[in-house]
Amino acid sequence: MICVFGAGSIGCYVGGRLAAAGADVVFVGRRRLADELAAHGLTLTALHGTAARVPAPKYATEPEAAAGAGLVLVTVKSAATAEAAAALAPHLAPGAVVVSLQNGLRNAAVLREHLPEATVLAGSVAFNVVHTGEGRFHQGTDGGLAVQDHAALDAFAPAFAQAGLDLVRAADLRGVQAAKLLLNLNNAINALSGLPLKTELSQRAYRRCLALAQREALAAYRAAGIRPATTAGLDPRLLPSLLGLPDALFTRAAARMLAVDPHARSSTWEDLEAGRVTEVDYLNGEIAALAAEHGLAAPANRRLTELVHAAESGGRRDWTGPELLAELHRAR
Ligand SMILES: NC(=O)C1=CN([C@@H]2O[C@H](COP(=O)(O)OP(=O)(O)OC[C@H]3O[C@@H](n4cnc5c(N)ncnc54)[C@H](OP(=O)(O)O)[C@@H]3O)[C@@H](O)[C@H]2O)C=CC1
Ligand SMILES: CC(C)(CO)C(=O)C(=O)O
Repeated sequence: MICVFGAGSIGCYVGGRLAAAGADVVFVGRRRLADELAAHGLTLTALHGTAARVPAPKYATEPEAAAGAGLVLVTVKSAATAEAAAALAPHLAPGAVVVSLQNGLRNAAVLREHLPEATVLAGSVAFNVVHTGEGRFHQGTDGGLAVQDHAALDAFAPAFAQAGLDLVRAADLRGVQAAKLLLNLNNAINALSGLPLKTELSQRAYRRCLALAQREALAAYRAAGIRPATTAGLDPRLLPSLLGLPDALFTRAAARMLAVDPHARSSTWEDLEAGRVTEVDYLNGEIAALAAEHGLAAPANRRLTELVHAAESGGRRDWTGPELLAELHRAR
């Protein structure tokens, strides 16, 4: 059995694809989603046509439902990881494999601390998922899953293959996570813009905000000895220059980055929209902290973190690109 612990957007989508392909999947999450899925089932769609349906998903609200799972996919937001691990600990089967499918750099370490008996592996989800109501979850960008390689994954790899989920088993997941975090630095910018990802990334001023944040991250990574992995054939060190290109050139040079569903938004936008606390402390805030640890400044990431916290309490979410860029320059 596979358990998805903290089944929201990513958990329902990944677990739903596995269940639709025949895997025995139990979801653990909140009452509101349990009720929604009991009424509507799960419907999964994707940018390039994949569609799947799970009419009666097994969705529980108590952590006991994880008992007996050989594989647990943890998909809570970063701030909820420690609490989720503590809830899971008494029910985890001996020898279970726990995979963090979360953004950020530290979630697997938090899980390991609370689940010392389990095989805990870091993972990363490259694609975007938006919950559109009535049990529907839509994958709005291409991409697959990456997990730190371990022999214990052999037993579960066929279920992912069966579901058509691309599962890359990487020797160095820290590099993959660091590269993903470079992209997640855009989550804050996207949320503060109030625009869909495609519209926001099509505007140079927003991209220049992201380039500022990424340059700070790359400097912090260098100081910390972290080497972000090459993604889709692109050396991550080239990203800031690519983002700074004028719109017409960027559209041609970075077509893959704009291959996004026109309605897709970042998970940080989703959090603000739902009135939830965001993960910004684990994304832009992580870079500001890493930079500080190494005696570097990261004013753009620090300011983006502050602006998202302000937005959590009702602050602005309609920054134009030039306004946001000027604000980040002022912070330097
Ligand atoms: N959405 C996306 O497109 C992407 C997200 N990610 C990453 O994946 C991770 C999950 O994101 P996402 O799916 O969007 O998050 P969601 O908020 O949609 O889903 C997490 C769910 O877990 C629930 N939850 C929290 N704590 C517990 C608990 N102890 N027991 C049971 N349920 C719990 C939450 O409920 P409540 O809100 O009530 O606490 C929520 O429903 C994050 O790290 C995110 O950054 C990565 C790639 C893309
Ligand atoms: C896929 C991506 C980068 C989309 O913004 C994401 O990880 C998120 O929304 O959290």
